Amino acid sequence: MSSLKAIIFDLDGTLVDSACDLRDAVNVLLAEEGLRQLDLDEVKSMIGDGAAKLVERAVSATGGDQSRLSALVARFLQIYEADATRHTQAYPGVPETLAGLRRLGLPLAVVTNKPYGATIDILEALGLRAYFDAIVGGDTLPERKPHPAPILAALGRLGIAPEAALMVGDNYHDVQAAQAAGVRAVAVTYGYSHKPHAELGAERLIDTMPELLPIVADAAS
Ligand SMILES: O=C(O)COP(=O)(O)O
Ligand SMILES: [Mg+2]
Repeated sequence: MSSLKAIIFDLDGTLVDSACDLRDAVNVLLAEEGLRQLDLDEVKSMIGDGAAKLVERAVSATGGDQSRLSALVARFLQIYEADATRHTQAYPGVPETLAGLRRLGLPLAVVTNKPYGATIDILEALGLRAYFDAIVGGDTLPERKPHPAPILAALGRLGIAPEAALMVGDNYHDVQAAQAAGVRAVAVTYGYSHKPHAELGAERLIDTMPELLPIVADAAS
């Protein structure tokens, strides 16, 4: 196995807990539409496949009008992007782990299905942006995870081959995208997975982000 030369991170549910801001924005949209409010667990089960899927799932769960979906997605983005950082926080140990990985000399990337603008706002608000050499959002390319293209685009920018990279995510689409790109995958046991973490197919599970450091240090040497 070739040694590790770069780490790619998922954002929502892996680096940051963004569910409260997503819930609040979804609920503003649903209130405008006269639909019922969603609770945090319902919203968590809808996060992961990008903003359009989140709105589609929210509208379907509350009996809204699916034929107006594209207007509702546009309105949701307006609401969410105006206030994406109010409650969103990095998970414990994330900044320290990113700093540790940089000290090992590894370039880092974010590959998320969240729109690029909100991704940058969140990384900047939390003081994390400077750790990353490449950031690919859900609207950067026509394809999103579980398609491998966003991961391959990030690696292209870093100049790193897939077999020398590791993806860290919280959801099935992170592991599937990594495997389709020929990249190794580790999954966190927190976040918003749509199925049990043990079934995601990752080579390792970690309960907290700092557990990544010894794994990477071993594999980078
Ligand atoms: O915004 C989403 O639905 C998910 O984003 P993620 O790819 O960072 O988990
Ligand atoms: Mg995620």
